[in-house]
Amino acid sequence: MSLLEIRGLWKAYRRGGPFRRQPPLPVLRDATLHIGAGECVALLGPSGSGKSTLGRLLLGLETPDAGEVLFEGQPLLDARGRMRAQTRRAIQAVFQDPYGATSPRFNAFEVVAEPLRYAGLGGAPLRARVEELTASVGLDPAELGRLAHRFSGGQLQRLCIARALAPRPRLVLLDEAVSSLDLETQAHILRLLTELRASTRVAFLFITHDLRLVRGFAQRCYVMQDGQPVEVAEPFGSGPVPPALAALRAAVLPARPRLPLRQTVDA
Ligand SMILES: Nc1ncnc2c1ncn2[C@@H]1O[C@H](COP(=O)(O)OP(=O)(O)OP(=O)(O)O)[C@@H](O)[C@H]1O
Repeated sequence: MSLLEIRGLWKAYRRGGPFRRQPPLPVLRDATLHIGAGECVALLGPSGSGKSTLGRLLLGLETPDAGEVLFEGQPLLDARGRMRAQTRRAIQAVFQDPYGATSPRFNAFEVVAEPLRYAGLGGAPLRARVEELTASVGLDPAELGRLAHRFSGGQLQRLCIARALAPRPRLVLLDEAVSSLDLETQAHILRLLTELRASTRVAFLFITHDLRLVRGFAQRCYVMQDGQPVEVAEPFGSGPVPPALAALRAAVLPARPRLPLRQTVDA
């Protein structure tokens, strides 16, 4: 049994303004995908291809028009469209903008403690768990008193990862979670996530438009093509790939430009 299984999901959005009389915009068309326990699966696709829509459906933030999402073999939402508390804890998310995802009034301790307080933890056990989580993402627990928004983007994203791991989830959705960070910080965070996956057996769904980030990080890869995640066995191989992946490949800048920079500028 897969940890998460998506079967035949359809989702369309009503258009606004002068286009509201037109039929709804189909974003997901019969989308199917599965993630095993402890697996790291990438979902690639260009902007607007429906990656985040799929992510919101997995988090129960939206409901599909048709199809089903199963988590540990059970429907994600009950008949009234609500998620069980246990499932809510088991699926966490980290988004692109750590500043938008945290309150400017919170210090680092409060950011990480938030989900633990909801779960009823307090006092010394709460502090001990927050310190343990903070250390696990490579930050010094002595810094927990600092205001969250005084941290750098990379440090704050580490705190968001610690917060996501706090309820001991089985699956973490990483929606462009490293896309806004500089290259070195991206590499550090991807290494950290790989270590955390090995130590906690958590699964990741890694949503990104950046093909380079997937190599060496994800074990399996899907690419959004015409509203469907299409599994690609060898995204970096020389065999045929879906057009959406070919376009993402073509958009990756070469590591070594053919012309020296000066010559390019002069031209
Ligand atoms: N709530 C909404 N109402 C109307 N249209 C929406 C809504 N959410 C998303 N869309 C549209 O659905 C399409 C897919 O959006 P989505 O955010 O899922 O794409 P994406 O692949 O995650 O893109 P990006 O990488 O730019 O975030 C887009 O055309 C978007 O404008």
